[in-house]
Amino acid sequence: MASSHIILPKEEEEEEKEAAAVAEAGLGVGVEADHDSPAQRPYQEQAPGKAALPFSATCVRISRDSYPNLRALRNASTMALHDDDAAFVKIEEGDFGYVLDDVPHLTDYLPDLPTFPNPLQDHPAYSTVKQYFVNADDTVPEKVVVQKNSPRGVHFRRAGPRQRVYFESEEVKACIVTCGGLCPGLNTVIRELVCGLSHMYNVSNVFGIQNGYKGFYSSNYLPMTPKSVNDIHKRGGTVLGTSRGGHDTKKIVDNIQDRGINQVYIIGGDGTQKGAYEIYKEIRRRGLHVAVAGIPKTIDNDIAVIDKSFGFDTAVEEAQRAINAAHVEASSAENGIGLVKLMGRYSGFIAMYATLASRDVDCCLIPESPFYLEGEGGLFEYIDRRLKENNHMVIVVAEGAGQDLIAQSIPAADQQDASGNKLLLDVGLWLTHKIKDYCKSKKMEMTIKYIDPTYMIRAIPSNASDNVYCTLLAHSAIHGAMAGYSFTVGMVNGRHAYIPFHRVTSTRNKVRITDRMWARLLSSTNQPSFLSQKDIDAAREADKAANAKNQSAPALANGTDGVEAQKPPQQPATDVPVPQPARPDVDNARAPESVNADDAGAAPRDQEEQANEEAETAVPDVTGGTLAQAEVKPIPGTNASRPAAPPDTPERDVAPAPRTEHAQAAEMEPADVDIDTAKPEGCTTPPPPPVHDSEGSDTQSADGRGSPMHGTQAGASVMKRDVVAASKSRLFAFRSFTRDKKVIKQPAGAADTASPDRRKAGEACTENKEKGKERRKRFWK
Ligand SMILES: Nc1ncnc2c1ncn2[C@@H]1O[C@H](COP(=O)(O)OP(=O)(O)O)[C@@H](O)[C@H]1O
Ligand SMILES: O=P(O)(O)OC[C@H]1O[C@](O)(COP(=O)(O)O)[C@@H](O)[C@@H]1O
Repeated sequence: MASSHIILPKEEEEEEKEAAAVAEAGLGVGVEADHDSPAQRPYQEQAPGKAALPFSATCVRISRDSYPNLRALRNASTMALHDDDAAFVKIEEGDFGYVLDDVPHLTDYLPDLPTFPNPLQDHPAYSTVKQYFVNADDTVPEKVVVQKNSPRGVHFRRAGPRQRVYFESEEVKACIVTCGGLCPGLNTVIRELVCGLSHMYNVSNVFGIQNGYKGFYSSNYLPMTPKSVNDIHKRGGTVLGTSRGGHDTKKIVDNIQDRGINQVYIIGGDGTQKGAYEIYKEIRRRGLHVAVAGIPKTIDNDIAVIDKSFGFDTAVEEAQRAINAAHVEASSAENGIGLVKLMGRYSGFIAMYATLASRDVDCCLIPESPFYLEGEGGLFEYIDRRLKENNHMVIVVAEGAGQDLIAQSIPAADQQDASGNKLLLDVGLWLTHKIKDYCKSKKMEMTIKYIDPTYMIRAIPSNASDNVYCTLLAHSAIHGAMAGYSFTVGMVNGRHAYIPFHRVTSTRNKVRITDRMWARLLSSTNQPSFLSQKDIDAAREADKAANAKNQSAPALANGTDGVEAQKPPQQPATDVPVPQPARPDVDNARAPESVNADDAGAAPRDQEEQANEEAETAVPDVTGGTLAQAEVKPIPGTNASRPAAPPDTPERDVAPAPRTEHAQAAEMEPADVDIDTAKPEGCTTPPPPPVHDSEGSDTQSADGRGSPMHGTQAGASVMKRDVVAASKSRLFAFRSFTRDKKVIKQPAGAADTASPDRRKAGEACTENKEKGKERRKRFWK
């Protein structure tokens, strides 16, 4: 029978005994909680008579990954909470008004627990807490509109008070297209779109467009039924066929119009989503009654904003087979080297995760982390060392890694595929030859086996977890389209969200080599960071300059009230991630990479207002039920405005709350809303907030994924120097932070060298902990 052990602080031992006694009586939780025991009541029932926490408090208590947006978090910050609850919540506020939810640590609850330094913290690539969020305003889709003969221009279609679905089942004529490269899960998404439309909305007119965008105007449309797609998820590839190139907006929309299509489901990567946006804009320009739903696909996992793309899990899993083979080959030979090339044109996520998952890999090379071959700290030196130590080694290289190095030795004209993507040179083959030549020059006997499993990985069907993900994405797309919106779907911070097209196409996700995930990788492979002394010296200089600049920088974006947020979207000048130079203070050690201006300047509001907004903006789980939050006028203080969530929907699956002037306008009498005045022409949503840090930065999720919400904007090439600078700054900042933390913890009378601000912060922290302890004691009583 399952049981769990709950550890309580020493001073609570007495009460723990009491609590155990209470638990025995079926009223509370004891030290040994027997989950299977019928005597155990659910958590909510454990403290009968205890007043419910205010809504905002509940909000901040849920996992930090499920915060809908920073403004909500801020509004729910300690200021809005009762003292007791405030002590329970670990929220810190930084210099410029941003709010951080710190990483929970056992010492928060057990202050006397002996702790050991985190081995990663001295790693140059280690950085501390990150906050990753999506603003509610960033998740607003565009409602399908109809042209009305009114002097005031375009209006929302008038919806009846109970109308949640924009399209009637029988009027829907949907089509599905897949574009770009293959990816595990394409067939699953197609299947779930067809079956979902049919089973959930009784839609029977669904067509497949063959061979990508060009199929809109050059092939017949394939009728699709649940029966015809029943088994396709067990196959790799796409039953519809795919292609690159061939996007002709005018021809595509002409065909959509001529054939009376009113829902277009577009599955593809960032190029495809750009194409979807063009189609959407043209549809809107023509005033057509058509919803466009994008479902982002990329095996490389480099699509911006979303947590993860479908097929990525499968790819990482399948890559293990190639790595295992390489390991077997390498370890069975004298001085054996196994070299595996994995996909990743611009981002090394597959290589990084496959390496971390395998533990057999000695070196992982990705596009984001430049490397060099010869000299001290170079790849050859490391190979020498590994072979001496271990007699064999495994190298994983992402296909986009080292392209600049190859270009130096193999001059090749810039070639592009039909979509305009740069064609890459084969880094695996090139590296194999380079390593062979090096060993030959050293008269070293060795064997190298090069494995390129890339297309084998891409062609397999999706695994179980990706199948589920594909299903949720497809259902999410269906609900949004049926409600009349155009958008890209995706999981953001663990929630299914509707994202404006331009958000996912304006930049790419990259592995951040100053993030802890990359630090974990380096510490697991023990490979060099490929940073030279020159780099480090340069970094030191850059560090000094950055600190000086930061000290003279004015406070950022307070009280923006949307002024900053109205700036046009920031287009990154490059895809290269440029980390933010750190300031050597406590807050910086924990600062998010960037903060939305809107969020930073948001004034705290009272709880009722907050709760009302939450009620207004909450929408049901997109995996079930329908979505029409913009059409339903909320009744403050009640749940009446919320469309009923499906019975099995967990709370955390509720989509982030869309709320823009459009959503607000839709809550008014629809006929009175003039879209042209509500929003600039051609703009689907309010422009994204500005990036606060002039150096350029992006946000990053807890799992190490970057978010392009606040796009990068640095030079045109990989700025190794800046990367080093940032790594080192972070390290210094973190050290100074931990040092001060220790000082704060010193007993009275001991030398206190912390700055007054930090000491104050430390005292506040201790005070909060004390309050927390008191609160827990009262709770158990
Ligand atoms: N900027 C763009 N505008 C319109 N269509 C585009 C754009 N970029 C790519 N496409 C189209 O999207 C499709 C897929 O693009 P591609 O880059 O090959 O793959 P992916 O979507 O996987 O990135 C192609 O048909 C291409 O013509
Ligand atoms: O050989 P193809 O079909 O052009 O595909 C190769 C590329 O496809 C990818 O899998 C990415 O595909 P997308 O751009 O379609 O997402 C890359 O990893 C790889 O460089």
